[in-house]
Amino acid sequence: MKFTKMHGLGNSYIYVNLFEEVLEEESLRTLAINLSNRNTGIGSDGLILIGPSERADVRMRIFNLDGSEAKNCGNGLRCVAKYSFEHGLVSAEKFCIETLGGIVSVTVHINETRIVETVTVNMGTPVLARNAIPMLGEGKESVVNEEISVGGETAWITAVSMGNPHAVLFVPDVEPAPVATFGKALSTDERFPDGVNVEFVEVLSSTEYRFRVWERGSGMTEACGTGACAAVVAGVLNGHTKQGEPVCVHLPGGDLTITWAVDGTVHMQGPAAYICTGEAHM
Ligand SMILES: N[C@@H](CCC[C@H](N)C(=O)O)C(=O)O
Repeated sequence: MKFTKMHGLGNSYIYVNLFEEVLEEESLRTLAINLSNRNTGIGSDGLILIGPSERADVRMRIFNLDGSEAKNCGNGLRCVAKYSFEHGLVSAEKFCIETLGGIVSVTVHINETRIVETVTVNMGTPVLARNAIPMLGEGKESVVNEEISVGGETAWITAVSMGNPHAVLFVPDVEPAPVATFGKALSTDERFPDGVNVEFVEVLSSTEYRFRVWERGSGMTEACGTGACAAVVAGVLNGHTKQGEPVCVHLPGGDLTITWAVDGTVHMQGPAAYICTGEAHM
């Protein structure tokens, strides 16, 4: 099976082009686990499939490192956009990608040799209703700065779905934040029936955040595009940023620019890069 390994700010996935390769549906979860293994596989945060779509120009499916399938992946969308444009799967600089969470519109920004340097994704409208996150509980309809205790520790979370679920915690300093302990525990807490991605966010100013993440199904990663979008939506909901104001989010792997536009849609701009191509025997 031919593969391409790509990353968006260090969030790396194995990409398989289903316009050329045929994979069995039943094998996909195991394939994601095996390919992602850093000792016996290629090593990645998961597997992303790029294939034909009946509703958009291409279709993306994403499987986390543990084999679970997610409905959306921001860093993956930028890589799929770069791959699709540079491999001639699409010819326009603006096109649509189908995900399990819906159809998104992407714009590639190219240089004079038609290489994609950055990608802007219109991530659509965030979902804030508690039952749509989904999150259990009797509190208000949307979850904004709500107290939650896990393993004897208390935090205040804002819940946002970008097609996939996120719990955002604002902290005074992101460096010592308990990503691998509290973040990990919250990601599988029973109040989130589908699990949740957990983002720790430090507000440096209304237009600049620092960010660390524990991803559902993949653990601590260098970046999470949907998580950065959720962080800015949560920032607006908590009064840290004005809606319409672009925010530079510093992730461990680099920076993304995120805007929750006044029309309600969230826009993400950032890079995408190749690591290598090869043939997997798994
Ligand atoms: N890294 C991704 C998100 C991948 C899926 C996530 N772990 C989930 O299970 O929802 C991103 O860049 O958005």
